[in-house]
This record gives sequence, structure tokens and C-alpha cells, in this order.
Amino acid sequence: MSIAIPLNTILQHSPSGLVPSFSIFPPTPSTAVSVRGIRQRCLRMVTSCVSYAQSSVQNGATDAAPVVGRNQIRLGLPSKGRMATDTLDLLKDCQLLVKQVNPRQYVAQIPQLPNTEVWFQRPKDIVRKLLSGDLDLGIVGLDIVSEFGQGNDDLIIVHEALNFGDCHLSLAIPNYGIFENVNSLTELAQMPQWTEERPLRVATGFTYLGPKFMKENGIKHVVFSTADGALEAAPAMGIADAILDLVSSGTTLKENNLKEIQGGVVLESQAALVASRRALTERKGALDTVHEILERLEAHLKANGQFTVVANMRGTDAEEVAARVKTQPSLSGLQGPTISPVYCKRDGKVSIEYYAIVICVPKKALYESVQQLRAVGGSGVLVSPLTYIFDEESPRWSQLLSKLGL
Ligand SMILES: Nc1ncnc2c1ncn2[C@@H]1O[C@H](COP(=O)(O)OP(=O)(O)OP(=O)(O)O)[C@@H](O)[C@H]1O
Ligand SMILES: O=P(O)(O)OC[C@H]1O[C@H](OP(=O)(O)OP(=O)(O)O)[C@H](O)[C@@H]1O
Ligand SMILES: [Mg+2]
Repeated sequence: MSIAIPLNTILQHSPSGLVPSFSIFPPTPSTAVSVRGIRQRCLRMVTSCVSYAQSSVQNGATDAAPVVGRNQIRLGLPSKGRMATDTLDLLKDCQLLVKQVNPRQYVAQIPQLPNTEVWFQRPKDIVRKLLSGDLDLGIVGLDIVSEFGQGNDDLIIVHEALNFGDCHLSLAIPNYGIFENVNSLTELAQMPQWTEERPLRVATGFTYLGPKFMKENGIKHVVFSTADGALEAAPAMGIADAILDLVSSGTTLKENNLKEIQGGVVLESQAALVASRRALTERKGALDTVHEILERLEAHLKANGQFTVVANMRGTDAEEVAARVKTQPSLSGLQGPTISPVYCKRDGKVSIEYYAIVICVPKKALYESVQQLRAVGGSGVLVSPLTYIFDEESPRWSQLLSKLGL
């Protein structure tokens, strides 16, 4: 298997494989950050680039930044792209409003987390900076974590399903010409066209995951090229035979006469909360902060998929009503229904003829649940959105502690 990757890509994609001779962002102790401070830092960066123009370039700090060097916990969020707004919206929904004075200011605060500073970065730089110790936590797509984290043990996925940024990394080929009847990875690999002299040419921005996937699938004669975007044009331009890129709606593939193939999905991705193991174990306050963020995220995301449903039911006592409700599969709620007496006043006397039942139902099962409620005598059904569901303990928190060996 031969792999053709431009030198600059190799440099960017090897967080641990470089021997850099200078640092773009030298690790600095924690400071109160001002716009002037950032400007000065950028100026220092430019000066370094100029005076070391002949040197190799590393993306991020030279060495892993010392964990004891600063007190603030740093959370990296996407500075632009399709993840940026959704990330801020999710945090806002968790009452973690990010206060950014100006969209061009790359540092911000979350008043609810006074020991934490937010740094806006490109997603790939968030992963790089988690590895170099310049960030402690981050929200990025799993695709970027896999591509730029390269299986590094220091990266820990704290929450793998933040419910936005859904896409998958997939191999796609033209739906015409010699590929017309090729519909699987096996069929693609078995095409007689690919030889050592004329390998399958794949265009991709994923120069770590691409070759890894091909190797794992035993595809020998393959060569990779890379570009920064609009990869779907490569086959029609004659630059590549196939592409390996992110797909969400599938429109870009379709519009460029490309198709996905069976067995060609490299990974499924959505936004995730990621942390540096070193930061969580060594930086004071980092574990408490991630616990709070995780609890808020889980409570919000769990509630997001559910409605609270309240209905009145005529009955003789709470147990009898409960027994009737329990005959219906969609009416159990989180831990069974809550049933309380409704006190009515009739002829000057207080009596109990109705019971109020409260359940949480998955949004998708709402109509089915209303029908089931009616079937057992429910009336006056009220439906309202749920904001948070805090479990006794967050399951991901226990998983995190065990990953950290705590
Ligand atoms: N259709 C999609 N195409 C690309 N990324 C997607 C898609 N849907 C969700 N994502 C997620 O959004 C992340 C950011 O993608 P986006 O293209 O917006 O930003 P970027 O890659 O930083 O910018 P650029 O494409 O300019 O390099 C991806 O890494 C992925 O996790
Ligand atoms: O399945 P779809 O919904 O059509 O989305 C997939 C496309 O979106 C992304 O490109 P992006 O918009 O980031 O442009 P880029 O190629 O310039 O990065 C990705 O690289 C695909 O080209
Ligand atoms: Mg893009």
C-alpha cells in the first residue's frame, strides 16, 4: 500500500511524531486574559514565524504544557463551522451561558463556572491542544477526535452523544462508468483495475483514518491525496477514483453523481465532550468542573427527548387506577406513574372521584401514549416539555471515574 500525503499534512497530523524547534504558542502560566494580551501573543507568534522561517512548524505548544502552570480550567469550543452555534445553544440550554463580548474575541467566560475559561478554536485545534495540555476540556465531533487524537490514551470521551453534528465518514465512488455495478467495499477491492502501478486513488481530508481503514479492510493497492474541501469534485475532475468524506444529508454526494457503498462507513460521528486525562487527574478543580458539566448535559439531553403528561382518571382508589394504567405498555414513565387524588367539592362536601396521573413519555411515543391513556379512562390530557431529568447518579460519571481508575 502506498500513501501520498503532502508534507504539511504529515506535520499537522502527528501530534507526537514531530521534533519541533520552536513553539508557536509557548505555554504560559494562567493570566487574566485581555484582548491586548491576545494581540501581543499573536504578535509574538508572527515574530517567531519570521525569525524561524526555515524551521519546521508544530501546531500547538512545543511540549505538553505543565499541568500545574495555571489555575483556570480551559474548555475549548468550536470557533466557527457548523458546530459552533449548536455548541453554544446546547450549553445555554444547560444554563451554562457563554458570555462572549464579540464574536472575534476568542476567549469567553461562563458565569456559572467561575473557575473555567472558554477558548474558541477550530475543532482540529481543540483536539491538538487537549493533547498538548493547552486545553483541559473540549466539545468537538467524534470524527475530529478520532482523526487528530489518533487513539491517544490521554483523550477521554466524557459524553459521546451530545445530539448534534450527526454525520458519518464514508467512502464514496461514482455511480457511473466502471463503478456503475460496484456496490460494496469488497466489490471495489476486487476490481481488476487496481494494481501496484495503478492503485485506487482516494481523495480525503482524513489522512489518518483513511489509510487505517483501508489497511484494516485488507485493501492493498490504494493511494491517498488530500484537499481542504469540495472533495466531491475530485472524481469528476479525474483527480481521484473515490473520496472519503463526511456525509450527513447525502445531498453533496448525490449532486456530484457519487454513491456510498456497503461496508464503506469508517465511523459514525456526533458532537462529544472530550477531556484530557492528565488534566482530570492532575489539575485542581478539573474533575469537579467536568462532573457539573456532565450532570447538566445528561439532565438536559435526557429531558429533551421526553414530555411530561398529566391526565385525570376516574377511579375508586390510587391502586386501582395504577393497575389500570399499568396495563398499557407506554404509560410506565421513568419509575412508574405518579398518582395523586384530585379533591373535588360536591354539595359542600370534599370527595375523591378522580386521580391525577403524571408520567414522562418519549416524544416519539406521545400520540400512542395519549391513545393508551384514553383507552383506560384518561381525560383532560396536558402535555408540557421537560427541562431536566437529574438521575440519582449520572451513569457516564461512574464510567468516567472507572476510566480514570478512581
Ligand atoms: N455534513 C457535514 N459535513 C461536515 N461536517 C459535519 C457535517 N455534519 C456534521 N459535521 C460535523 O461538523 C464538524 C465541523 O465541520 P465544518 O465543516 O462545519 O467545520 P470545519 O471542518 O472546521 O470547517 P472547514 O470545512 O472549513 O474546514 C465536523 O468535524 C463534523 O463533526
Ligand atoms: O451530506 P451533506 O449534507 O451534503 O454534507 C456533506 C458535505 O458537507 C461537508 O462539506 P462542507 O459544507 O463543510 O464544505 P467543505 O467541503 O468546503 O468543507 C462535507 O465535507 C461534505 O462535502
Ligand atoms: Mg467542512
